[in-house]
Amino acid sequence: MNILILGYGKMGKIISEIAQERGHTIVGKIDESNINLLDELDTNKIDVAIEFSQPDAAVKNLSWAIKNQIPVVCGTTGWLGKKPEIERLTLSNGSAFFYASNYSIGVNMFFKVSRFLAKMMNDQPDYAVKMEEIHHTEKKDAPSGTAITLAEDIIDRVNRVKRWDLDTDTDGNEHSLPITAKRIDPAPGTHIVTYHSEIDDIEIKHTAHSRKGFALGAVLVAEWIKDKKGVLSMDDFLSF
Ligand SMILES: NC(=O)C1=CN([C@@H]2O[C@H](COP(=O)(O)OP(=O)(O)OC[C@H]3O[C@@H](n4cnc5c(N)ncnc54)[C@H](OP(=O)(O)O)[C@@H]3O)[C@@H](O)[C@H]2O)C=CC1
Ligand SMILES: O=C(O)C1=N[C@H](C(=O)O)C[C@H](O)C1
Repeated sequence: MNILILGYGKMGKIISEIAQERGHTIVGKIDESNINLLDELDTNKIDVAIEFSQPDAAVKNLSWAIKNQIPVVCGTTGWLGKKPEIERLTLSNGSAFFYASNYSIGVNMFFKVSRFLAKMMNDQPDYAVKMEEIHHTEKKDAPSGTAITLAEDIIDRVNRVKRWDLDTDTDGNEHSLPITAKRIDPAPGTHIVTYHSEIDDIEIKHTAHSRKGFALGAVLVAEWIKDKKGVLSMDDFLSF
């Protein structure tokens, strides 16, 4: 399969390595410095694009892929206000777009565990919920996309929790889910959800030991999406 890498930073580099190990060909590595190369590529020879760039670059890159009917797998976080626009563009162009805030299989299991716990906590008003995410200091967005997914899942299931708040002291406000974002090198990504009561704490935690899980997940999705159309997500891809 011929893969175009949109965003050749920490993630783009590991994705390229893993894709090549799995027998794929990288037909281009696009960065801010060589973005003009997009005009020179033979789009008919690209099977899938994988986009891990930065929040202010994602929409332009995704639009380019979608308009050229290249299925695109996106991992960039921090741009989600524009996601409905990208989804409409995908459908009107008959193309394929896949977004996940986290491509690691372990994190997607963690999402399921968190949803299950949240459902039970809806009937346990003595517990207050909070979250912490820890990432490397080069990360541009906060809270992480993964933390936002976890928070939205909790808000959907625990009726008393109405919103999340970043780095603010909302202690005692049962309607708020406070998220603390820490930036400590070299943390690839840690997420902790805590339910606290006077009697006890229940805590679930996922710690990534490297970026390999994110990158492998993105390549596996790229292999899967090649001949698909529409707006797709981990719920379509995963069998658990
Ligand atoms: N969904 C998931 O599972 C994961 C998502 N991520 C997300 O992926 C994104 C990238 O992470 P990471 O690789 O660590 O970040 P990096 O900062 O290491 O890499 C981003 C790259 O994008 C490049 N870039 C900037 N502008 C453009 C542009 N217009 N077109 C193409 N490339 C551009 C940068 O180039 P230059 O250096 O020249 O500015 C840089 O090389 C982040 O949003 C992060 O949150 C990260 C890990 C997992
Ligand atoms: O920027 C990162 O590094 C990561 N970003 C994603 C996020 O924002 O959730 C996924 C992972 O946690 C690493």
